[in-house]
Amino acid sequence: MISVSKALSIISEVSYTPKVKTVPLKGTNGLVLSKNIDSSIHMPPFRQSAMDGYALLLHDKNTYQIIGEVKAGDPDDYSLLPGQGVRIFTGARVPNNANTVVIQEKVIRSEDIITVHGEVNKNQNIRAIGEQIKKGDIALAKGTKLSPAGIGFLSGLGVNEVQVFTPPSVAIITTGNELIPPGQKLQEGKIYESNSLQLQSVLEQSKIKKINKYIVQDEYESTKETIRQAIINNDLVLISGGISVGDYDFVKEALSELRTEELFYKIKQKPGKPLFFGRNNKTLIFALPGNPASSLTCYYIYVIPVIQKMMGTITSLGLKRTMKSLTEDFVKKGDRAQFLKAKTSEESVEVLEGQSSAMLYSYAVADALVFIPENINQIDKNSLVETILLPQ
Ligand SMILES: Nc1nc2c(c(=O)[nH]1)N[C@H]1C(S)=C(S)[C@@H](COP(=O)(O)OP(=O)(O)OC[C@H]3O[C@@H](n4cnc5c(N)ncnc54)[C@H](O)[C@@H]3O)O[C@H]1N2
Ligand code: MOO
Repeated sequence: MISVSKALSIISEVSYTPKVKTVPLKGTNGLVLSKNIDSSIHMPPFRQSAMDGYALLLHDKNTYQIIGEVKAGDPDDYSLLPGQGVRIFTGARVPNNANTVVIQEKVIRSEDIITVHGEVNKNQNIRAIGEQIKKGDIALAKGTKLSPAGIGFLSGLGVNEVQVFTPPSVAIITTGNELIPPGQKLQEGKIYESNSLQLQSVLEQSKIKKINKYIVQDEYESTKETIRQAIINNDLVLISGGISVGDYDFVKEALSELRTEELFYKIKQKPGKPLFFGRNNKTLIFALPGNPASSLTCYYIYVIPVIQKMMGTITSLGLKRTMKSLTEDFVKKGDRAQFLKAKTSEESVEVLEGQSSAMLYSYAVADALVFIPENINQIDKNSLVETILLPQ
């Protein structure tokens, strides 16, 4: 059994070459650029008025003659003489030889003559050509994770497709004779299957769209064949259940027989002790413990950094961690490190009731996991604890 920190360091060292693809910009929120994007234009492409008012060619008086009008989108240029100006609106092209824009609130107009009140400075309220970015400069660099603002920025530069690291295709294999799909009548000895939809939901949160689901009974040959197929057809395989030591837990044996390289098996942690991580050719494989809270916690702590890597993220792998003060004393039983379902407020964090690996009722309202290292058994109220923030 290895420590949490050893498992995380194995995860951070695993190598993977993400695939790249050119895709429409639409739908790329959360994806990572696999190559620099250079701007093909100056932005702004022309001198833009930042306000509604008057574009003027300054002279030594405060009265100006208005000789025309430029609206946003108009291509027109006016050649102004000193003391002349045009009516102008936000976003419109400032005439080439205008050297200031005065907001209309500072102006009194009478017919085509305006009188300007207050100080007027050269180049005020004019956005210079290329002041945001110049043609040929890098707009967004390789490795940037696209956000709504990033997508907006690129759209504004006329970009409509980008090269990104493609999200992996992921298999979810659910094992267990006791499982029946929600919607059917519950029979004696059975439970409703919940891990696959839970895993699908967190995968979707991680921007994974290609999800292939497989179901197997606790039977060796079909477990092995299903895992074989999943490995062939997916970049990442998540297996739920059957990874412990019972007579009907066949996942470990099947993985070995399929010549899967074991990167680790069993971590000194609660929940999620019998977590397996390995590689078979190019496919990475997690066998997640079947207990619903164990499988989800293992996803948050170990699968997320691997998925981030598979999607091209290089640094800051894993969920955000912060320190918060504990609302109550906490006593840890046993010598495994623990990830506790918790709820945060501004400064503090409350460890929730119902920490069993089989229970989800508290997880359903949790927004964080509190990490208690293996060598710590008691933490006093108000002490700072490492708090892992769950994706919302
Ligand atoms: N003798 C030992 N027994 C167990 C050990 C051990 O060290 N020695 N470890 C325990 C720990 S810790 C865990 S965690 C579990 C993990 O077992 P498996 O990964 O083999 O999972 P299963 O036995 O298949 O299932 C465990 C539990 O979860 C329920 N389950 C499974 N799949 C689903 C699903 N898709 N949806 C909802 N619920 C599911 C299943 O019915 C069981 O109740 O092993 C302990 N045993
Ligand atoms: O690791 Mo198990 O998840 O403690 O129940």
